[in-house]
Formats: sequence, C-alpha cells, structure tokens
Amino acid sequence: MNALAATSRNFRNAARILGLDAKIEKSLLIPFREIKVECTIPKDDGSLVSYVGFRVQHDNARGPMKGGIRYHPEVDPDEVNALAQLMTWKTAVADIPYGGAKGGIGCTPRELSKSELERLTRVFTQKIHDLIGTHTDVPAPDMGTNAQTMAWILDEYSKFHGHSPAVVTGKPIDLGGSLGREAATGRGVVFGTEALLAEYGKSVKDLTFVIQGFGNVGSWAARLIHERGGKVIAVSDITGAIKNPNGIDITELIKHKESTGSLLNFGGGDNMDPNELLVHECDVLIPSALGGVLNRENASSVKAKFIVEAANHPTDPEADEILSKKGVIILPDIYANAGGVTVSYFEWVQNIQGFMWDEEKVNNELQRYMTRAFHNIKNMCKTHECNLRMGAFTLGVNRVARATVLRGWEA
Ligand SMILES: NC(=O)C1=CN([C@@H]2O[C@H](COP(=O)(O)OP(=O)(O)OC[C@H]3O[C@@H](n4cnc5c(N)ncnc54)[C@H](O)[C@@H]3O)[C@@H](O)[C@H]2O)C=CC1
Ligand SMILES: O=C(O)CCC(=O)C(=O)O
Repeated sequence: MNALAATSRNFRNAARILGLDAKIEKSLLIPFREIKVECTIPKDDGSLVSYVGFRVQHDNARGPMKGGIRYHPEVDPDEVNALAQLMTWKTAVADIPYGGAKGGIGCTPRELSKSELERLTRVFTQKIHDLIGTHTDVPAPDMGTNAQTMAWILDEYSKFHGHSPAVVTGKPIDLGGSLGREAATGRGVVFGTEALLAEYGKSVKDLTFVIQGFGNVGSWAARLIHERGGKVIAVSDITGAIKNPNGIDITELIKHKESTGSLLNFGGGDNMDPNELLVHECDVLIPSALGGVLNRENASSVKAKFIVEAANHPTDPEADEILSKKGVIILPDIYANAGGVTVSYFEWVQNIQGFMWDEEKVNNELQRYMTRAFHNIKNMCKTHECNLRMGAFTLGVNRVARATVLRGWEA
C-alpha cells in the first residue's frame, strides 16, 4: 500500500477511536503547505542535471513544523506527504512543541560527489529559504543526509536571513549542533525497546536482535544494544547482509564497514541473503532503513516476537494486521524513532538560549521523554483497548486536535 494511504488509514482509525469531529479530521489530513521545486546544478564534468525537491509542511497547531530532509531515488510527493504527517503525530507523542514537516530530493546521493551534493543542497535551500525558519519550519537529517548537509543549509539560509543556527538541527557541533544528536535516534530506539521489554519482564541482554539498515539509526541502535549485552545476530544495509548466531561484534563491524565500505565479507560473521533478513529467527526485529518493507508478502513468515520500528512506516497496514494476528508486538515508528526529533528539540532550545548542555544531560532528558511517552501511550491503550500503534496515534492525534480547537477557526 502507498505510504500516504497507509498513514492516512492509521490516522482515520485513530480519529474514529477518539470520536473526532469530522471537520477537524478533514482539516488534519490536508497538509498546511506542499512545496515542489526544480533544482538544476552543474555536475563536476560541467554537464547540467535537474532534480525535483519537495518540502511538505503538514501541521503547525502545536508549534513550528519539524522534520528531516531525505535524499533517495524513491522520494516522491506522496511519500514526503506521508512522512510529514507522521512527524506531526510523532512530535505530539513526544510532547515537544512542534508540528510536522518533511522534505526530500529524488536523487542517489552515493552517485554524487561531495561538491555536487553541496551545490544541490544550496540550490534547494535557495528555493525554499523563504518558507523555512527558526519559528516556522526547522529541517534536520533523514536518509541520505547528515550533519554536513545541515551545515550547507545553515550557511545558505544565513546568506538571506543572517546567522541562524536554529534554522536546522542535527548540524555539526562546531556550528551549534547538540552533543548526543547523532546517536539520538538509535539511543531513543533502545530506550523505547527497554521500556517495552520491561512490560514483559525481559531485558536487552537476554535477547537476540536483527537489524535492517546500518546507517545513522541502525548502526547506533546496534552499537547500544551490543554495549548492553544484547546479541545482534544479523544486520543488513544496501551492500548486503551478514549473520552470526553467536552475536556480531558491532564495534568490529563498524570498523570493517569504515575500511571496506561494505558489511560483506566480515571476518566475524557469514554473508547471508538480504531477503532472508526480515524473516530470520530472532526475538526483536528492528527495521532501520526503508518504508513498506514488512508487507503482505513477507509478514506471515516473520519470526520475531517484537518489532521495533526505527524506520518510518516500515510496516504497511496489511502486514500490521497479519502480524497482530500472529501476536507480534510492534513498537510503532511515531514513538520508537522519536528520539531523533526529541534531541533536535533540545538542540533548538540550546541554540535559542545560547547555552550548551553536556551530553549526560541530553541523554538523561532523552530517556525521561521516551519513558514518559511510553507510559502516555500505554494509558491510551488501556483507555481505548487498542494496540501500541493506535495508542500512539490516538495520543498524538488527540493532542494536535486539542491544540487546533483551542486556536479556533475564525478567519
Ligand atoms: N536520522 C534520523 O535522525 C532519523 C531517521 N529516521 C528513519 O530511520 C531510517 C534510516 O534513516 P538513517 O539511518 O538516518 O539513514 P542513513 O542514510 O544514515 O542510513 C540508511 C541505511 O539504510 C540502508 N539501506 C538502504 N536501502 C536498503 C535496503 N534495500 N536494504 C537494507 N538496507 C538498506 C543503507 O545502506 C544505510 O545503511 C529512515 O526510515 C528514516 O526516515 C527516523 C527518525 C530520525
Ligand atoms: O530531527 C528531526 O527534526 C526530524 C527527524 C526525522 O526526520 C524523523 O523523525 O523522521
């Protein structure tokens, strides 16, 4: 199912559970603003190439719109729209004072040189600079982008508006980035997993984990699980997949990937078929790459007891139903990966205050926010007799709807 149809279906289910007014339901489904821009840049060889960039600003009832920018060949308007909507519910679940947005450029960043990426990012920023801002819409990294991308956006934006560190988060520490932001999404995934497992009297150190994606989110989640004594028994990325039933030494794997550019042929494991990864025997499956990877084709073969959605919308609604019937417990994306945007909020606060926190404070506050949100979701599950996804959606949608009503409808 298309990402936008899937996200909207979850939203509508939550609206029905909450008994939301039809007028509010309709208004919350329609994005505040959709931006589509042409970005033409000279390649290093002098030829010209054109890309399409998007920024969808979904909702700002609770505060400035917030969300990452993705560079990936599959970026399209519907997907960006779905991801922007998810950000609105996610920031509300985390109870941080933001709305939701998302952006992206349809490109293959691995095939562009650093200078081509810089030109593309600067042209994109020139096209959208009037529509983003510290108190309007604050971008951050997502798939295919990183702290360097944010530094270019900050620099280009500042040419038009003066030095503006809080216009982006996830930037380098030297430019006002927050300690702990790079690891934050993976760390939040682990805090969320710990909160979930505690409900079942289990802990990370007793369980086996399979992780799809070994970029920012997947590699940090793997590293922190490994540090806690959890056994990561299979990992994949775009280059392939590896497994070791006794547990992969993640510290060594990170070194191997840094030196070879690939997970494959790692001495401490065997190469495996990446198609087998999601259905590999394990306690906890953590999809940390693309959307829609769990679908009606593979859901019935999944063997994990828990799925922690580190990626955005990795499970489509058909798979959700199949997995639920099998008794698989799913920690939903709008909670599980909210650690990134939560520390982005801490970064924005630090920039506005002009005061830097130490890393211990960032990590402690992140744990406090993730634990609080988990208990808020559990309360919604109890009130509405629903699963964790609907618990999270009803929590987020209810907070956004309340803010919308309080702001009023007068023109
Ligand atoms: N970076 C962040 O702070 C946040 C990211 N997310 C979500 O987490 C997911 C991953 O994002 P990042 O780690 O930031 O991206 P990234 O670009 O750092 O890493 C993506 C990883 O996915 C792998 N990958 C791509 N296609 C794959 C495939 N077909 N099979 C297996 N692996 C594949 C890549 O090789 C890479 O290891 C995305 O869904 C993103 O929206 C969610 C919240 C915050
Ligand atoms: O840190 C942020 O502002 C947003 C991160 C993001 O794009 C996400 O949570 O999906």
